[in-house]
Amino acid sequence: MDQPPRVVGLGEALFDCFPDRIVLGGAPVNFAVHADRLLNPTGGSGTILSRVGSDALGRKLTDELVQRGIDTGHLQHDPNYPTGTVDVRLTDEGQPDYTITPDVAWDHLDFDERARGLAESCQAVCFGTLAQRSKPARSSIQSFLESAADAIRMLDINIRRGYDLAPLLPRSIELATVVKLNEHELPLAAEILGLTTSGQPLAQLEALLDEGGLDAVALTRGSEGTLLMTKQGGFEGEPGSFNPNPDADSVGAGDACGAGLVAGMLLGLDPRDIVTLANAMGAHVASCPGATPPLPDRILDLVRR
Ligand SMILES: Nc1ncnc2c1ncn2[C@@H]1O[C@H](COP(=O)(O)OP(=O)(O)OP(=O)(O)O)[C@@H](O)[C@H]1O
Ligand SMILES: O=C(O)C(=O)C[C@H](O)[C@H](O)CO
Repeated sequence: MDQPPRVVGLGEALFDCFPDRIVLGGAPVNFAVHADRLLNPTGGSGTILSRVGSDALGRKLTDELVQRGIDTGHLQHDPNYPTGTVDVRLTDEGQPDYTITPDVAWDHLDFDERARGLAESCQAVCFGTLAQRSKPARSSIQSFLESAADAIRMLDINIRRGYDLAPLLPRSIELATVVKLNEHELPLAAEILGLTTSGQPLAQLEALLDEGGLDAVALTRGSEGTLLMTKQGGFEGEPGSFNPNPDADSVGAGDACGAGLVAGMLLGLDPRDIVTLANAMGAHVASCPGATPPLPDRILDLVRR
């Protein structure tokens, strides 16, 4: 690595609103915070390119990023639209169900000169499909990815309700070098993309890797851990240790896992160690309340070696 890596979470910055509390969120924010923590020991950093309103929640969101040591220089302020919010309900199985407020500040993300500079200088970016639901942000996100030609570009599909994935997915995959998805998203993606497979998950992953022209595809499987499919074959690492706090929720486990994948790739870990790091990150966040709990030394030791 020639220079300390700079990693970008691109898309929605918002607050997760639980019945009794509001928590910093948005998959790209969670990703950037965790990537920052993992890369700090090697001089690297995570930042967020998003847009908040000129309102109290926007100021709170900025303050919370500052408290976590995240560069807010690429957080845009919209004069007309409010800061994003999401109502989070936990199902009886403890799985989060998200209701996402429409037409908020991050739907109006602008690809300005500052954003172009970030795209041209970053080493990795993580983006999803939700933030591409409206035309202004979709156009900005796609322009960013076109300008980040040399970066690892991880698409974390993160299907949510309220927008149509089908028209977004093919272009998002073309712009990605790595795709991360879960077991529910894989068959849907295979169908939308018309992948030629037998319908078995492994065959679907291989077809996505080949037909998508990707460097890697990561399948997240909750307590079963992550499977990383590359041109060299499939890799599983050590399982993450899962000792849940009584107030734990799995919000952000996938985002933390994605940060582990990208940090591991940038640090040049071998594929099994990349998956071990990703599993440790996902399991840690799934065992804590909130999406960006501090990381324990046993995880930081995986990147300090
Ligand atoms: N209960 C658990 N026990 C052990 N590891 C877990 C557990 N839950 C999550 N993990 C780890 O975290 C990773 C990501 O979790 P999960 O599969 O729930 O994410 P996801 O569906 O991608 O989430 P999101 O919708 O937030 O992106 C898993 O692949 C696994 O490594
Ligand atoms: O950003 C998303 O995909 C969301 O659904 C926001 C969530 O509330 C959560 O913070 C992401 O894991």
